Amino acid sequence: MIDLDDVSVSAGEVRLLAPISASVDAGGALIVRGRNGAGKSTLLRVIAGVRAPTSGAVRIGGDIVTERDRRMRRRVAVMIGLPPAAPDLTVADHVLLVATTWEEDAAAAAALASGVLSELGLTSLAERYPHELSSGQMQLFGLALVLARPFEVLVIDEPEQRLDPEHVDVVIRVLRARRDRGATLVVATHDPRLAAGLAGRTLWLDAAA
Ligand SMILES: Nc1ncnc2c1ncn2[C@@H]1O[C@H](COP(=O)(O)OP(=O)(O)OP(=O)(O)O)[C@@H](O)[C@H]1O
Repeated sequence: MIDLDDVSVSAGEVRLLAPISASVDAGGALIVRGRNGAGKSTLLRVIAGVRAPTSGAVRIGGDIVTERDRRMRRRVAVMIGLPPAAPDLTVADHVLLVATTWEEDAAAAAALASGVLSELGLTSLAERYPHELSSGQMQLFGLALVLARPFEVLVIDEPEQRLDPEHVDVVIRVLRARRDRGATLVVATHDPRLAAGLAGRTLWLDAAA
């Protein structure tokens, strides 16, 4: 499903990601581990198509990844950092906006949006504005946005950030559920519990420089 063929990233003389090859089958999970600065976020950006590799290639379902291709965008959902939020839209408005962008049937979009909010325990916060959320709640909000759209591949950088242990469990459950439905996961994490909970294949990165 995802093939990384000798992928590396440099910026001038600086090496952000040392050459790496790996593959993950459809419905599998690739857990990206490594110390600060090892290149995890860089690798995820390359898999997401938002950064071109300096060498090598990333293929998803045999196709070279490019973010400009809408068919590819539909297949790959990405959360690297928190998404921007519109100050005048509520949590529910945001999630519904994403769902209706991709889902033509309004009732199906509404059901998807409310289902995602419920799964992440955000229903009681649905009418809040983004600035009225705590940092952990913002993290869950960001996850809700990425889950409220279709994907075959879900790329998430450190989903455990800002979350207490109970909410890390919620995230493990939610991501496992997506995998059970056939999605392929690529997750960078520093949390051994999250890594174990996703039960995927671990790719350890060494610091590039
Ligand atoms: N634009 C850039 N120019 C030069 N070096 C960069 C740039 N962006 C990142 N780096 C460097 O590339 C390396 C990899 O960074 P990256 O963010 O991918 O690491 P990471 O494994 O995700 O780290 P962390 O665990 O801290 O999130 C780091 O040494 C970083 O300083």
